[in-house]
Amino acid sequence: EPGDHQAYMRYALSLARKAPPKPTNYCVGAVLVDEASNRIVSTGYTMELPGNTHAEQCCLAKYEEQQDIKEIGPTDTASKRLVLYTTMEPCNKRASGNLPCTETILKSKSKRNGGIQTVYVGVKEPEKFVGENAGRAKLEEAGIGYTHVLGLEREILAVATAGH
Ligand SMILES: Nc1nc(=O)c(N)c(NC[C@H](O)[C@H](O)[C@H](O)COP(=O)(O)O)[nH]1
Ligand SMILES: [Zn+2]
Repeated sequence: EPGDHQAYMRYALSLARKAPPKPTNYCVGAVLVDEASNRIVSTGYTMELPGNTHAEQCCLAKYEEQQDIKEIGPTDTASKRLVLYTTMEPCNKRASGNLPCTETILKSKSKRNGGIQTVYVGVKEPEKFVGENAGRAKLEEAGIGYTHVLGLEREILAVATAGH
């Protein structure tokens, strides 16, 4: 339901506002949702975790940490359908040389619950740092959906480029 997508993307944007503006990256927010239960299972924003970290990277690292800690109980057997909302599309190349989030998302396919099924993005990455972001094709080739959630582009870019 488009309304839900916008609501989750708007929440991701509220997280992006917490990122410390920097001239060398974008301020992004990410929300991991279990579509089977319509619950938020993790969140992240740029630089939330120590180091030069991306929103999606933080969101997924926190989720993995949570999964490793949680006792495997009856609730864990319920099948999840994980989807990732991110205000800017996952990076496919980073000027720092760090692991791109597209790779991290692809690796999630081999994890419990079959990893991330769909990525919902607010905007494509501008070509300022690394040229055109070609991550969409890689995600779709791996069977991961890529859906652009319309309507928040102007606000998302204003927050993303706050440090520029
Ligand atoms: N989707 C996304 N989430 C983020 O949290 C973030 N900061 C970017 N930014 C993409 C941009 O291409 C990289 O920030 C630069 O290429 C510099 O790379 P580093 O961030 O220093 O590794 N993109
Ligand atoms: Zn990234």
